[in-house]
Amino acid sequence: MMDTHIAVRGLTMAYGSLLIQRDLNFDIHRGDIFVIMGGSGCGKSTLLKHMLGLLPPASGDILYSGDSFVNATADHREAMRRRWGITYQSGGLFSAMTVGGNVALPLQLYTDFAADDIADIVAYKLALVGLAGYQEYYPSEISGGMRKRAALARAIALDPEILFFDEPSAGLDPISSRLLDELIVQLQESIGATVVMVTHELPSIFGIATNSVYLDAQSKTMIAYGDPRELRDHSDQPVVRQFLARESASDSEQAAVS
Ligand SMILES: Nc1ncnc2c1ncn2[C@@H]1O[C@H](COP(=O)(O)OP(=O)(O)OP(=O)(O)O)[C@@H](O)[C@H]1O
Repeated sequence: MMDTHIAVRGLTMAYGSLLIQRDLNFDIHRGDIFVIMGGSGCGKSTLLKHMLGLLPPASGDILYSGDSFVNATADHREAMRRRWGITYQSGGLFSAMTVGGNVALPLQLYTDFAADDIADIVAYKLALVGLAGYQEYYPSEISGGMRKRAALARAIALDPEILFFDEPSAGLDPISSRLLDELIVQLQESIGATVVMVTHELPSIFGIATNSVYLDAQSKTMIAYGDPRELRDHSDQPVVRQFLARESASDSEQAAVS
């Protein structure tokens, strides 16, 4: 049950001499929907980029299923990356390609499946995200929420073990963002992936997160780790309770719309 999937160990992150966060230590368990929280500019996206191997740590390591990412060979890193699905804040779809073309891309690049099989997988993945039949549409022809779901279909094309999201609901209205949250939970359950996301959206944090870490900009390290509901009620850090207590407003908004 508490099988560690991702272990962050003594991670210190800096841009040159500018320290962002130091000595981060936490585990993400298999099947978690794990949220990276914290105030603006504390280093949430920077942490995600370190987890994705896009930035080298100043010190420390990130282990995937017990294997060091930092010390891995280039080939081993590539093999680890293949098990990840990533969706970026902007969606990151290629605008000159159809939705179907976008979802097919990782399958064409990384598998030797025949074109017919790829078409079947694309149709299936689009159906999973509620976009059955949208293969021939271009990203500009569908709504923002649909683009996010198409990006998600692309991210799950290769049946990833880990799904990474940077602010998945950024720019969406509350209803679309709730639908996206529900979809993330459904996908997590159906493909059994571990989900790691950066978000400051309290409805998402309380609605779907199973565990979280709070990065503090002031002290430049993590000051809370655990179930966000527990942290809201019991964190010994006032700043964490305050951050999470914004929930009361969101709760009454949610109550009002449901
Ligand atoms: N490439 C870079 N070079 C130098 N400093 C950077 C770079 N990218 C980000 N920073 C700085 O690092 C700090 C952390 O940035 P980051 O984007 O990780 O924060 P964040 O918590 O994701 O912020 P937000 O919630 O506002 O998106 C910020 O002070 C930012 O200005």
